[in-house]
Amino acid sequence: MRIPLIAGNWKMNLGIAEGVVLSQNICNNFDKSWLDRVDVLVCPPAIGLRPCLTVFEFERLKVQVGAQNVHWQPQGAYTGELSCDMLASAGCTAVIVGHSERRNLFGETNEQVNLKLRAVLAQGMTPIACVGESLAVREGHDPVEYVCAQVDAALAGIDEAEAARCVIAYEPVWAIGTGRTATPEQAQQMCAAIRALVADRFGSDVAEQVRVLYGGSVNVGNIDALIVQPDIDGALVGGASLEASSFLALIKACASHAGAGGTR
Ligand SMILES: O=C(CO)COP(=O)(O)O
Repeated sequence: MRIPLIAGNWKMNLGIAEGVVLSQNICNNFDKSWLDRVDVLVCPPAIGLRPCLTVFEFERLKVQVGAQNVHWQPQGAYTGELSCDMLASAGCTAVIVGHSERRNLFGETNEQVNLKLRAVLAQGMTPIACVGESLAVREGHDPVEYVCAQVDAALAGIDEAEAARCVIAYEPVWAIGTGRTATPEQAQQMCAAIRALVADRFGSDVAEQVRVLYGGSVNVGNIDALIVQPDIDGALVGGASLEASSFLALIKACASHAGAGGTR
């Protein structure tokens, strides 16, 4: 059974002070009973991980913090990079890998995404592997085939127990930051195809455990229709995670749709 996850990806927004203020504002208006039904994660820029987590710990609120990127090597001459061990030491429990902005702006390949995912798993953290097609692929090719190939590459070389710990985020590139969301039907179709692929590679028990998120212009106006889809287990949220009020509204919506005990 799967507990839904609402994850905020702050991207390169909010310095330490602003991140602490947002974290405090999230705490101030958080209904703790939501956490019986939904997991909540925020992914600030790396320098904000520890300060934001300190706010949540001080408030005794089980909001987790995650990183937006990582290097797969344990240490060495990789100027500007952070290792899994470093992120874990900051209290990080999850890491986004393969976000389309990293793939498209920084040339990250499927192979690198796989190396990162495996390093995150080896550290005992949760990888959130992002996949998604561009508009050109959606209009001119088979988007399901394209996205499933990305998932296959990301999950290569891991075992069933590791696969069950992965989160996969379907984020169509054309829906990110554009205000144009995939329809609930489009999102459900892709998330179901991702789960079917996981079932094929790792078995149906694993597929039942893996959380598949939707991301791309998620907001308070569209979360309800997305979260009721059977294969959508939450959302990876960009813009709407930068304000406490909109982020909290998404958590509340997700909690109110989750089944008894938070599972679906
Ligand atoms: O990229 C995203 C989350 O990782 C989505 O961003 P937006 O919600 O701003 O479209």
